[in-house]
Amino acid sequence: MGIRVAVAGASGYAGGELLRLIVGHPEFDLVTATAHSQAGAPVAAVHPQLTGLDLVFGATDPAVLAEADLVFLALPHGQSATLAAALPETVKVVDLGADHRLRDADAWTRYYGGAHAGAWTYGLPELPGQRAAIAESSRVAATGCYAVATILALAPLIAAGAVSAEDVVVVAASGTSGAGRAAKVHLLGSEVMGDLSAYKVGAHQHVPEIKQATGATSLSFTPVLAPMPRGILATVTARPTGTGPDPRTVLTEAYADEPFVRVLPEGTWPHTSATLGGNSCHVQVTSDVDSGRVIVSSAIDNLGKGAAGQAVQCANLMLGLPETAGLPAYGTTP
Ligand SMILES: NC(=O)C1=CN([C@@H]2O[C@H](COP(=O)(O)OP(=O)(O)OC[C@H]3O[C@@H](n4cnc5c(N)ncnc54)[C@H](OP(=O)(O)O)[C@@H]3O)[C@@H](O)[C@H]2O)C=CC1
Ligand SMILES: CC(=O)N[C@@H](CCC(=O)OP(=O)(O)O)C(=O)O
Repeated sequence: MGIRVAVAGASGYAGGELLRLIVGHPEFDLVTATAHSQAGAPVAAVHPQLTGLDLVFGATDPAVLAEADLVFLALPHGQSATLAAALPETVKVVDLGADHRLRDADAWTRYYGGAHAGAWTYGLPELPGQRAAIAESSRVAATGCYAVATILALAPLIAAGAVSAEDVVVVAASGTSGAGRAAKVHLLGSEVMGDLSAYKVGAHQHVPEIKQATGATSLSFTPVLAPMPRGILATVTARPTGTGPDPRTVLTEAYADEPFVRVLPEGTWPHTSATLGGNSCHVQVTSDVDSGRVIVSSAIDNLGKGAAGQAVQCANLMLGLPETAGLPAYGTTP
């Protein structure tokens, strides 16, 4: 018997990707997969990519989840806190939702509404000191999808003094699975195909999370819905301080020993398709010839490094396993 792992919210997009990674993980045994409206359905009926996995979704019962060594929560925002509170401290928990990401209760209320459940260890191992903090934690809040792509592009540059924290602009495109599986009119194929559109303009909920993780003090963030099922491409621009180190050198050194973050060779640019199915983040940096702003382009799979892959990476650290166990470092393009 390996490490007993359960997934709550397993019938969703992030939950499905978690199941795929868990059944391929060398140390994990999938013991429970729960759903809400789809409880009682065979897993393969909801996730055809998992055909052959002989399992039925259970109801989301904390008593059953508590029998696992580690539980992944892949529930809608606002649903994790109550369930997590019902799980004993001996059970490790990785929450893919936003409930425990923010330290600032006011920011939580402003962007998500309702009572703040309190912050857990932030689940981005590539941030300085965070790998050790995650390894010592029994409760970890995995990062938001746009937040991963943006923070990995930006955090080392602000920390090194290469760019100003006071003037950061991000435009990021996401595939539709970023919005989850629940039926919404704006996600219908007939609405999305052949279209690009900004949304949540000027008020996206990942802004406080990105500011918290990077130290940015002024951040303009514009998300764009892209006509593709998965992938995020973030374009991050910031004003160089003029006195700091070279941005390419900063990013190259920051990620030299990281297993999943790749700074691409000069002149090549990240493609979302190159990251799909893996846990990688591809980054490129240059300087705008006209404005002089530093431009960083970063690509991830929103369901990989942006969700399930990141969560498994954190779980590996929490369980004392090799950080890369069960995680593909390479994508599946085309
Ligand atoms: N999609 C993405 O790219 C990313 C998602 N995340 C986060 O992961 C979480 C899940 O997202 P995603 O998979 O996209 O969402 P989905 O809408 O695809 O899935 C939601 C899951 O939660 C279940 N659920 C819904 N309501 C309840 C409830 N009241 N109690 C228990 N279970 C419930 C659903 O069950 P059923 O279908 O049976 O009703 C389903 O299994 C969210 O917090 C999201 O922010 C994080 C990073 C990226
Ligand atoms: C395309 C799309 O709608 N994306 C979602 C992604 C955020 C999300 O709900 O998930 P996490 O915060 O857990 O990453 C959005 O912009 O709200």
